[in-house]
Amino acid sequence: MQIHSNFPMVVAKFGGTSVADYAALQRCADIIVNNPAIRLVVVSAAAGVTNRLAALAAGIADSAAREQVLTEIMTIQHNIQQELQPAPEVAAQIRDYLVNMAQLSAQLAEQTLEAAQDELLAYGERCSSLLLTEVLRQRGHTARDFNACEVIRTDSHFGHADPRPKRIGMLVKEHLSGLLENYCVVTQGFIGADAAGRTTTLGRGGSDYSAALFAEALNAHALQIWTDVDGIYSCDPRQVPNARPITEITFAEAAEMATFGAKILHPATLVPAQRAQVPVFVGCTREPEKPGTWIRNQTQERPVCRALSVRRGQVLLTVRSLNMLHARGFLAELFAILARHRISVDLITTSEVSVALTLDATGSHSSGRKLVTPKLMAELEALCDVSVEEGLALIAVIGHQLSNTPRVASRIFSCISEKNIRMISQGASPNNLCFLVREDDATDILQTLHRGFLEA
Ligand SMILES: Nc1ncnc2c1ncn2[C@@H]1O[C@H](COP(=O)(O)OP(=O)(O)O)[C@@H](O)[C@H]1O
Ligand SMILES: N[C@@H](CC(=O)OP(=O)(O)O)C(=O)O
Repeated sequence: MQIHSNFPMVVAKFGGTSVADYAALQRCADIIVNNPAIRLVVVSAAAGVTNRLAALAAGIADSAAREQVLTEIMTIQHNIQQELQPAPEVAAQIRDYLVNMAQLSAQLAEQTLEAAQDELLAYGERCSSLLLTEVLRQRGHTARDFNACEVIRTDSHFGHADPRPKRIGMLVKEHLSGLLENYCVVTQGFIGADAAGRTTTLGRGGSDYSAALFAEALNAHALQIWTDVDGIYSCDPRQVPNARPITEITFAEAAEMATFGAKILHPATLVPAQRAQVPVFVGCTREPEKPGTWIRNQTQERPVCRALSVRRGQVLLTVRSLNMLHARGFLAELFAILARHRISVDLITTSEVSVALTLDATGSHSSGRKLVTPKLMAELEALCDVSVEEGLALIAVIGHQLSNTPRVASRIFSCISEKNIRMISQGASPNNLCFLVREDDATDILQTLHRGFLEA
């Protein structure tokens, strides 16, 4: 099909559960075939594949255990192929990918090589794009597979690479825009390449981010994120069964939700989308007819409290130093150490001689590396006394004018007056109020707040 320059171009991203098996791939194809505006499709690895690749990337020394994980990945691909009966060249390509996965995981069992880890992690997405392209071709759709590494240029921070949007824009024009005139192009989320052509990954959950970068580069009419829930809910429905879908939400609110733990979107997704003013739709692959959620600049309603989110497994670092007393430059030194370790801070409180802060694991490292490493601790301990508290959860109340609306904070804290609140952050953004609690209390607190603020 020939597209016209004013044809509304839509980028559609399908997450891991949406491409998990043959039936799921057929549901993606239904959505794509029924909407000719979808010209670029971005896919994640089939559910469970990246977790297994991450285990292999971390290095499994025992060869039998390694074989077991590889067999599990192979089984997921074989089950799809058994029903799909792909063209011989597609089956051969998947076989090559599996051989490469086995070789890289054997290499990584011997030594940690960050570039090889990303190379290995990328195969989950590579298999998905190949298989979905084949499903579309069998349905008579003019589809072709495209290597995202040709255009998603990043820096060389393997496992958590930063994209270079300007360069991506140029590369997309050069290598992809022309193809979109004649094909529905299927490509991989999560992966890119540095200037030397080495494969990189954008951090766990990064396919949404990739899709938004593509949508920005193409100046798309809309970005669709197809997943296993019918939109963004007022809270994670797995944690609060009474949560309800939100039909419309602003970029600012959705970004807060993603940053503070709503797994439905990668936290960086909305940056390129908002930069390029591309509205984002979140919908369910199994129920595409449902209204889903639209994320836009403005919404008709602007409730004080729109949603709740939670980020578990939080680490609280408390640093103390008498040198802080009336001194300048201590915080600068502290932040310089954290920046060198590529760690950003989200909650922070200070007193005369101490600073307490939580670390932001946003878009965590693809191979699951921990934020607080022995090297980080050694550098901090050279500067001050450090204590680390784990087992905490960060809860965020998200909405509008939270810091300027009377009685909001008192209502929130009176709802949960029985629980210990370890730290509070309010006022930095009008769109959130955050606090840190014990992880064991988190579900209870979410459900109580949801009843108090969102079920009236
Ligand atoms: N506020 C929320 N609204 C909807 N889903 C949420 C929310 N917070 C967390 N989630 C979780 O996000 C999941 C979808 O994200 P994810 O598993 O990454 O999907 P995908 O593999 O399609 O990218 C849902 O199954 C849901 O449990
Ligand atoms: N497959 C990668 C990237 C991703 O975004 O996956 P999903 O769309 O299934 O969250 C991961 O699991 O991290």
